[in-house]
This record gives sequence, structure tokens and C-alpha cells, in this order.
Amino acid sequence: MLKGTEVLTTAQMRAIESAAMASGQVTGLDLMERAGRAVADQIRLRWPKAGRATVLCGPGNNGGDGYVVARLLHRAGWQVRVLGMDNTPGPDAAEMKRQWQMIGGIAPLTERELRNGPESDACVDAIFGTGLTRAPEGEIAAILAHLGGSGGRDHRPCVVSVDCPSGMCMDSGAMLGQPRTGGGFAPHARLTVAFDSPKPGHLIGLGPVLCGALVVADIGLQSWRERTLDGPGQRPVRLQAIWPGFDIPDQRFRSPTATLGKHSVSGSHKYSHGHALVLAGGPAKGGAARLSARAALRIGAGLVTVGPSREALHEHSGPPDALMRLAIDDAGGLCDLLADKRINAVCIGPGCGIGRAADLLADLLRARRATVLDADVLTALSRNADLMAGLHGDCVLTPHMGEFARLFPDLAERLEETPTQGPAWSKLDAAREAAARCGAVVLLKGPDTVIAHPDGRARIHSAFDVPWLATAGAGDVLAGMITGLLARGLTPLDAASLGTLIHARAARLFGPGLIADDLPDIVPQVLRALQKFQSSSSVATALPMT
Ligand SMILES: NC(=O)C1=CN([C@@H]2O[C@H](COP(=O)(O)OP(=O)(O)OC[C@H]3O[C@@H](n4cnc5c(N)ncnc54)[C@H](OP(=O)(O)O)[C@@H]3O)[C@@H](O)[C@H]2O)[C@H](O)CC1
Ligand SMILES: [K+]
Repeated sequence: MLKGTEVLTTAQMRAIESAAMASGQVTGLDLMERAGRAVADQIRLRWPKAGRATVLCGPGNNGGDGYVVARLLHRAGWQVRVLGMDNTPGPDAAEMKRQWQMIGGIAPLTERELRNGPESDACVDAIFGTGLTRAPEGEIAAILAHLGGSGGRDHRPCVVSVDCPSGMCMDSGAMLGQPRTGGGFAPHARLTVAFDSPKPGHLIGLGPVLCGALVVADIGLQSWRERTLDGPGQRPVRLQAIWPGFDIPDQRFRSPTATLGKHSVSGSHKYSHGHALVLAGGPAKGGAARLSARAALRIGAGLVTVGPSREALHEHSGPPDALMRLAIDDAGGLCDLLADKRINAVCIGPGCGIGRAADLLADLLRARRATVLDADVLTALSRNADLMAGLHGDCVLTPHMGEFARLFPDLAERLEETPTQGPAWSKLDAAREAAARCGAVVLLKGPDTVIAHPDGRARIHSAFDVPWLATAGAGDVLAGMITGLLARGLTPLDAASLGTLIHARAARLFGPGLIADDLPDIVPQVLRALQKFQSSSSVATALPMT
């Protein structure tokens, strides 16, 4: 089965660590040794020939991991220099520090010492991890700035981060004390080795850019996750990364990709895969809705109808012929059409026009169909509290940050603030709060997309490697994909998650030079790859092909 990856908060991580140590079956020293070994192994994998390493050890257990890394690299023939603090760390870190001191010295952890020392192949950042609570200051801030290139980009050492780039809040991906949009000097790691599971900060905010290649090392805590967080088997996973694979243990669909093959026990006919309606706008505004409609067709909706105003109908006469067209002049015409219950998913917003969207939305929401709200209708929503109150659990809102700020100005303002305390307010918190407030799934778009359900479940999809996806109409295509998946019967959270995954994979496949028109026709290739991955990686579980 394609598997998503459960994402844990730093508080959950600490709870699991404590439970593991309290069990007496594993000690903090064991965990520290395993963590340090995971980092050292990853370094040796990337630098097979022993080189020179500088290890920066902070005041706590992250620093303790660093002392383990130093010892293991030294044992593998590396020339190791350690910069550390003269504090008394906790017992585990103190023991690892003592073991290092039997091998080598510890220079003061100062920017001057770092800058004036010998060049190294790798600089191991073991200053702060999950214990960062406030913005770094003084010498440590100067060191982090040096790691971030304050001395000039070409003086930026090759950083390997232990658990996370120091100074980064692992729950939000923000650098404490720095603007959220970056611009300050922060350690840009070549590689980050995290432990047990990714944290939100590895996947949202500045995290994906600062972490570089992310490796999540298993240090033997899985079983305590089962016990401490009563395991994924017993509870819905609250936070999941849609990466690299994808799985939604949803009652109706054991794995949504299994439903994408249009294999149906009850005979595969068009109505068994739903009927999507895309509400289009007036004259000369039809392109966006046609992108959405084409995407809904390509992702497998059984039927797709585009519904412009009468005076714009003639503009929708072009291909694809599979697309049905029907003039919808007003709310009355929409209600007449929705009398056909087979229309089970609607997309409103792309190219619809703000006024028209506002006129149609109230009746559309009363019809309680699975509905994707994007673009113009989000502006209409932000101007009308009654419409907002009409949202329901089968709605998916797909705002970008600008639209989100119009819909939830107070939440967006908090995201503008420079964070000084950890855990900092994050895009994940904002999306969850918005979903709970409006009672609908909120997909907050960006290279780090967060999808939040009103009940608190959320998914994160990071796609920082496809900047060309930020092109006119790409949002219209995403809205259409999600509508098509809703028509196929996926739940709003699953449809939004899978649509996001397929949307990014299509863009990745196409590459630079992409325009939104290219995206829908790449979907079949992405679906084939997902199915191949699913069939090759799935255990032989006979999935009900519905
Ligand atoms: N995840 C696991 O299973 C394992 C994780 N390990 C490693 O342990 C760290 C977490 O260690 P911890 O000691 O809790 O915290 P840190 O090492 O990240 O931070 C050390 C202390 O630094 C102080 N602090 C916080 N912010 C600042 C700041 N801005 N300036 C100065 N000092 C700061 C804080 O103490 P205070 O009392 O001063 O608040 C921190 O306690 C984890 O990331 C892993 O690397 C285990 O070793 C292996 C298993
Ligand atoms: K670190």
C-alpha cells in the first residue's frame, strides 16, 4: 500500500522518548548512541573517503548526539574538531561528552573559533534540536549566522544538521527571531538527519529549504509510538505527510489509488464514477473553468458538465468533446440542474466571476453536494458572513495565502508575526483553526501545502522542487482534480490530499516551461505510476476494487 508518513510534534516526540526510557527497556544513552550513529552513517555514506569534520555541540541532548557523531567519525578515520559549551549538560549528554574528551579536546563554541579554524568537509550542527524554546542570541546567533553565510556565500560550510538546522522551530519551520519569509542568515543544511518521524517544521515554512535532503532515521522508538500515542492502528493519524507515497485508510476506499483504475465490481459505467459540474462565468472568462473541467475528466469523473451563463455558452464549444455544456443563468437554473442527484460534485470559482459566484453559492451550499470553492467564490465568501455560515463538511476551500488572508484575516496576521518563542504559530495551526471555524476542509496552498479537516486531522504536502507550478491556471486545474476525485467518491480530505499529490507529480513530470493547459493531460501518466507503485509495494492484500 502506498504509505503516507506520520508527522509528530516535538511534544509527541518527547512523550515517546520519555515512555521508552521509563519502560527501562531502552536508555537515553541508547537513544543518543543510535541517533549519533545514524548521523555518522549518513555522513560516511556521502563522504566515503574519511575527511575533516567540525562538530558544533550545544548545551543539551542535541549536543550529546554531536559528541557521539564526533567519536564515531574519529573512529572511522576522520579528522574531527569539536566546539562545545562549558555547561553541565544532562547525564546522557555529559557521558557522551566525557567519552569524547577521552579522545579529543573541545574548543569554545564561538563564531571566531569556527571562522578561524581549519576548513572542513562537513560541519555538523548539533547545537539545538527539539529543545529550542527561544530565539538564539549572542555567540550562538553569530555562529548560526556564519553557518548561514554571513561571511559570504562562498564561506558557507557544508552543514549536516542533527535533527534540524539549529534555530529552527521544529513545530512550525520558522527560524525563531527571524521573519517567516526568510532573508535572515540561517544554516542551510546539505543534509538533515531527523529521528523516528518528520516534524512539521521539516515540511512547512522555511524547513524544507533549510533542511536540504531530509533523512528520517529509525532509532527504535516505533513500538513506543504505538503504545504512547496508542498507535496508528487504533486512532486516525492526526498529521500525515503526503510524501513520498500516499495512503488513506478510509472506510470506503482502503487505498484511493485502487479506485482510480475504474475497476468496478458493479460494472464500470460512467455514472459509477460520478458526475462533476463546473460552474463557469460570463463571456470571455471561460478558460479557467475549462481547465478545471478537463482536469476533472482526466482524473476519472464519469461525466463532467461545464455550466457557463447562456451568453457565454458558445465559447465552450471546443474540445474535449467528452465535456458536456449546459447554460446556467441563475440560481434557479442551478437548482433545476441539481435536482439530478447524480451530480455529486461541484466546482465553483475558477472564472466564475465574483458576483455570479455570490448569486449561485447559497443555493449550491443548500444542495449539500461535495463542493470545491476556489478563486472568485473565495472572494465572494470573504465579503458575506451568511455564505460563510452555509459551508458544510463536504466542502473543500482551496485558498492561496492572499485569499486565506481575506477569509481569515486574524489567522493570516499571526502568520506575519516574527516568531520569538517556540513552538511558534504555524501554517498548520492556521489551516486547522480555519477548518474548525468554517466546518469545511481547508487546503492552504503553497510550495508547502497544508490540508486541514475540521476535526483536526491534517496533511502536509511539500513541493519546493516544482517552482514552475506557480503558473496561471494551475489552481484551476487543482480545483478540477479535487472535484473529479470527489465525484469518484473520495472524502473531502482524501480528495484534496490525492489531488495535491497528483497535481505536483504532473508538474514534476512535465518540468520547466509548464503551462496549466499541459497539466490535465499528464494525469494519466501519473495515475499509471501511482498504480504501478501501489501494486509493486502493496502487500498481497486483495483491495476491494470499487
Ligand atoms: N527524538 C529522539 O528520540 C531523540 C532526541 N535526542 C536529541 O535530543 C534533542 C533534544 O534535546 P534537548 O536537551 O531537549 O534540547 P536541545 O538539545 O535541542 O536544546 C538544549 C537546551 O538549550 C536551551 N535553549 C533553548 N533555546 C535556547 C536558546 N535560544 N539559546 C540558548 N539555549 C537555549 C534549552 O534549555 P533552557 O533551559 O535554556 O531552555 C534546551 O534544553 C533532540 O533534538 C535530539 O537531537 C536524543 O539524544 C536521541 C533521541
Ligand atoms: K541541530
